[in-house]
Amino acid sequence: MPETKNLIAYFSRTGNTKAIAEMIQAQVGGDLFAITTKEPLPKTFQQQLTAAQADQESHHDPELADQVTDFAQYDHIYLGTPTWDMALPQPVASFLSSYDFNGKTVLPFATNSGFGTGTVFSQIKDLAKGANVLPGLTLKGGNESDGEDFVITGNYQQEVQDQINDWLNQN
Ligand SMILES: Cc1cc2nc3c(=O)[nH]c(=O)nc-3n(C[C@H](O)[C@H](O)[C@H](O)COP(=O)(O)O)c2cc1C
Repeated sequence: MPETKNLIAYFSRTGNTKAIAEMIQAQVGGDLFAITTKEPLPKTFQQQLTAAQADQESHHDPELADQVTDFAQYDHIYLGTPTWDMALPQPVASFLSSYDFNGKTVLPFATNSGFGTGTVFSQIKDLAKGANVLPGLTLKGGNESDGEDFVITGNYQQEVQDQINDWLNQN
């Protein structure tokens, strides 16, 4: 049987989802891809929240800075995202609209500051047309409004590693 090719794609503003993507890559192998926007993101949390809400409301898909090389080669797409306003950040919607997901297996993972993932996983399911979308992994990330940007360190990093391993074993 040919080897499964993994793409670990993630969107991350303050590094939590990125750290998790790197931990997943260390376990499963494959290529990492950072989803970034052509226009730089607003600097402060409040500016980002206002911009995110406006983009989500108008379903505006921002232009992305880079493209995955030969997306067709990948079988498993691990897709990481923060939760923004209890929903999917629009740059991740742009990513999902950019490629043909038919026949792919998508393994979504999402961070949040403690309020949960809202509609993130159902939106991924809707947008990854033709893909087999497996149950998502939810992890607590940072809380910028409390000045806690990055939290995947120390004991908590080990806890995250255990949750990643459990999820990978189940999928
Ligand atoms: C614009 C914005 C909106 C957010 N909305 C939510 C939310 O609705 N619920 C929640 O639990 N966390 C929310 N968060 C917190 C992020 O999901 C959390 O900090 C996440 O770990 C950030 O990931 P990152 O470090 O990879 O960017 C929001 C953060 C930002 C910047």
